[in-house]
Amino acid sequence: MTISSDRKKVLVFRELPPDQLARLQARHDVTVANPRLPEQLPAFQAALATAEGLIGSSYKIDEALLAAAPRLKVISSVSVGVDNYALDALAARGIVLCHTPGVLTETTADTIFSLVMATSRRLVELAGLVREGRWTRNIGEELFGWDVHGKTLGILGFGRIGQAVARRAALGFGMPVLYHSRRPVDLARKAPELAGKALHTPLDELLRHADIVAAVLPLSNETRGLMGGREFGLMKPGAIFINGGRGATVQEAALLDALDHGTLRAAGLDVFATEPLPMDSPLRTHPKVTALPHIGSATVETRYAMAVLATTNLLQALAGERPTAVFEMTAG
Ligand SMILES: NC(=O)c1ccc[n+]([C@@H]2O[C@H](COP(=O)([O-])OP(=O)(O)OC[C@H]3O[C@@H](n4cnc5c(N)ncnc54)[C@H](O)[C@@H]3O)[C@@H](O)[C@H]2O)c1
Ligand SMILES: O=C(O)[C@H](O)CO
Repeated sequence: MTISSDRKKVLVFRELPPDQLARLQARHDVTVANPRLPEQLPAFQAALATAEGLIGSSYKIDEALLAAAPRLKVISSVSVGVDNYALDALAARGIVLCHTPGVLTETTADTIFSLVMATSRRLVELAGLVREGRWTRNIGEELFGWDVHGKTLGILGFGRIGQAVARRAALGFGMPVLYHSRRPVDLARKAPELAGKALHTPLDELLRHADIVAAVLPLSNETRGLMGGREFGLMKPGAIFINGGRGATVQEAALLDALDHGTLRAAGLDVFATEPLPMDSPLRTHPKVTALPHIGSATVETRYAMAVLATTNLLQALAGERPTAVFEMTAG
């Protein structure tokens, strides 16, 4: 990467905390334009023509958009997931892609475990009973929940977040953990606290044995639609499905079918194939679904930490240094 140290054109395509924006403005010529707002789209498109650095998230940066940015050297995503970026086109042009791994791991694992608790213990449904003035006598068996402690948790995607979910489950709730990932993790060396408590398991076997299945997979050509009718059909009768990775790793029609006509007890979803979730999606109001508006990392502390890391990554790349968190195109 050869980028000299003079002022560069930077395009910020999502709001940054004021102090992080000021860090960028002190070193570079910054345009802030949110392409999701129709009134700011022309400014975004105009700035693309000269931008050397982009920073933002939750917007598709496809090949056509990259073609309109001929001077682009680096994209700094305020996210760990990189499915919004045309990776092949970036690699072909030698454009550096940075992201925010690690700083959101524990918060996202908290969110995923919240969905495990909420679905098993029917928290949202039963809180609604109180809020709506329908708690008029002790609840009966038809509204009882399902224990979480001691249940077997199957985790799809056993990277940073998957392992953080496993720690909560195995160490906090006494849950045996099965995990599915591309390859087994050397737990004795990388996560000794989980050694003997989390077992690498082929996908079908995991689905047959887990009481609760939690997906934390990145979206790629390999994982798109990974959970379909066959996979939901393999799940244990009465099992729960959680998705905290990416929506499109699940075939939503198959999930609905498993909830309506299969034996799935409930689903807890933070991510959807289309976001925001369309008003006509049956998942929005389904009685067995706890749906969240993609809040895995959405705490004050963590969103700030993500913005700081993304800003640092961009400043480093524009100064010709190796950024703290580069997404390795060949990594898996
Ligand atoms: N809900 C949210 O707000 C939120 C927040 C952060 C991250 N995420 C999502 O979670 C994903 C994981 O984040 P991470 O930091 O744990 O990433 P990571 O790279 O540390 O872990 C990814 C894991 O998925 C596995 N994997 C990849 N492809 C696979 C395949 N085809 N089959 C089986 N396993 C496969 C990898 O082996 C690895 O274990 C992100 O890519 C992002 O999409 C969502
Ligand atoms: O990938 C991520 O970082 C989260 O989904 C937030 O966008």
